[in-house]
Amino acid sequence: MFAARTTLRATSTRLFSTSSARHTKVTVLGAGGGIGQPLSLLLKQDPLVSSLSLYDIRGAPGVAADVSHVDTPSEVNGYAMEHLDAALEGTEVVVIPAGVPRKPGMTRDDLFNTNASIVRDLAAAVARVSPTAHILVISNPVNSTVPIVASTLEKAGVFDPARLFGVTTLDVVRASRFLASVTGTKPSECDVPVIGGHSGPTIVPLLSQVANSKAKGVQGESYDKLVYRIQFGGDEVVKAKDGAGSATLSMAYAGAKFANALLRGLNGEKGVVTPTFVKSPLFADKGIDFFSSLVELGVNGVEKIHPIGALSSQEEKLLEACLPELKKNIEKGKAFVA
Ligand SMILES: NC(=O)C1=CN([C@@H]2O[C@H](COP(=O)(O)OP(=O)(O)OC[C@H]3O[C@@H](n4cnc5c(N)ncnc54)[C@H](O)[C@@H]3O)[C@@H](O)[C@H]2O)C=CC1
Ligand SMILES: O=C([O-])CC(=O)C(=O)O
Repeated sequence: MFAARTTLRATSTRLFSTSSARHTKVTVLGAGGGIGQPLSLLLKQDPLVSSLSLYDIRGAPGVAADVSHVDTPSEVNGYAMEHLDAALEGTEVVVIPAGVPRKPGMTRDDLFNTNASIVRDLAAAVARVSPTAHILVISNPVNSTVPIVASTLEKAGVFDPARLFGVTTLDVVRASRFLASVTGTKPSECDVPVIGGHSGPTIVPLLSQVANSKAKGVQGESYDKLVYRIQFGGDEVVKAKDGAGSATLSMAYAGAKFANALLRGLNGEKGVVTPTFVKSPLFADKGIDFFSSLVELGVNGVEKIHPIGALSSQEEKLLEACLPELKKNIEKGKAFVA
């Protein structure tokens, strides 16, 4: 399961790789939930995690007891509601999947009213207890929850843009899987940069930048269908689960994959590059100061934000549709904390 590093792009189909020995305490906030439980299990298997701290307002000690029996070296501790500070003590990486998921007919933005305050309060606790931790935000709507975390940290005087990440890896995982199906190739040959944000039209897959020559052959109606499926893959799962929630297993996989990429970067591995939603200068002149693009991860977190590169005319149009919606979502998040 754990292979030595052979690829630099964190978006390879390998879940974990390790090239170094520094180990890290990781805390999951929302560990009792649909994502939190399998994510905790996967993090228990990551050789770069030495200590796993599981917190939820319900059920985390039970999840921790269960996961702790897995025969990997990391230690696991579970924390009940009143022990949030203890869960965060000394942690270097905090992953946040706390909050409610969608039901059919809802948009991610419909989750704002419930999840905004959950995420703000958790961010305030991180600011107080572990202000230098790297924070990975999974809770939706990501386009707004990441600015909420940033503004909360800013208010507390501890915001470092190099240490805050919106997890958009599921879009990258889906793009790779769906493109492989359409082209009859392997997902490992379909490394798709996905830029923008994490909801419908703000998700912009750059299929023209895929090295696999078969990707260039996806044109016309097949191209439109593929882009739609990448943008609205979340809806597919929400519909199929029929009221029981949204993607949990594929999201846990994606969350563990991004966490491993970050840990490799923190460990000094060079060339770990993957899309993630961060404070970004790329469209700051248009008033959009958070954006997902290929980001190099390093010992301090965000090492380098790559330019988006050349776009096809179709991708230019997708980007045009993304930006106003993304701007609105970001402003809503900021206004909530202000
Ligand atoms: N970024 C992405 O690509 C994706 C994001 N999501 C989002 O992830 C979030 C979680 O989804 P699920 O795990 O399916 O939901 P869930 O309802 O199964 O689990 C959420 C967990 O959060 C906990 N929680 C609520 N308030 C909390 C607080 N203040 N502190 C700690 N824990 C708290 C709940 O007790 C519950 O265990 C949702 O907002 C969902 O939309 C889901 C899939 C993909
Ligand atoms: O669709 C949702 O609500 C959950 C999510 O973000 C995804 O699956 O991409």
